[in-house]
Amino acid sequence: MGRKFFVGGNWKCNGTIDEVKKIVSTLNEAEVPSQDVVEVVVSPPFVFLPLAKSSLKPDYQVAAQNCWVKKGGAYTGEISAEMLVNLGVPWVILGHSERRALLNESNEFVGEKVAYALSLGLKVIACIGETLEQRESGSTIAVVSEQTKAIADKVSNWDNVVLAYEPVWAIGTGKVATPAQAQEVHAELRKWLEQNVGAEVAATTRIIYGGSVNGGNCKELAGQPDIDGFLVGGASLKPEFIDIIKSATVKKNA
Ligand SMILES: O=C(CO)COP(=O)(O)O
Repeated sequence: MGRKFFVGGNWKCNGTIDEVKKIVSTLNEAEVPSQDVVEVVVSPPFVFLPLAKSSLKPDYQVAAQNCWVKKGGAYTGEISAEMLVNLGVPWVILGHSERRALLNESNEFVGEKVAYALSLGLKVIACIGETLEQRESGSTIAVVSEQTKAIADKVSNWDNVVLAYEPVWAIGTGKVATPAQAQEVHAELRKWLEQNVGAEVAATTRIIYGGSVNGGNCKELAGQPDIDGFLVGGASLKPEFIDIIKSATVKKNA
């Protein structure tokens, strides 16, 4: 089976009730390719998840932007995977570089989170990516392989995992990876999966790109053989997110 194109919209820590309603109506009014062609998952902040989930048309799914590493309990301020299941939220983003950098989430901690969320039946968008310093020192592949290994060490079934390659230097900077730069890392990641997890997982796991994706650069990126979709930040709050969703057809016609 081919890898269905995947477009995630990470709203990060943005939005008001009125803004959420506006984005939802833009999405609901848009004519997007069918769910056979593209899987679209939007990720509002926790507090807006029920509103987004109940008002979006069925073409769109929702994701949380994080969850706690194990069963809920005395963890003030955290949101548990059990709560997401209870709310009917199917997806969660884990290991985003902003959390790795600002909240010191280690590779191992992210691996544990991914495994726990999967064990409860959640689907996971697992984020990895190198900093500018790491890229410039030539350690990009070593860094993303290490991050992927920490996930693979804890996860036995990859069916519900989407791997998001998000170079930190491209996030929110307007400095998008070139299609060739992104393709190179995606191909290496697929090779890593093949050699360390298995050929089937390598062939079927979607590896999506994130970092300054917009309506203008999405088509060329989508045309790369190992880019199976996007995780979009800033542009997912704007009408051009629709153009990014539509870039799925580039792949279909390839
Ligand atoms: O971090 C990102 C998505 O998770 C990317 O953010 P930008 O698209 O704003 O660069």
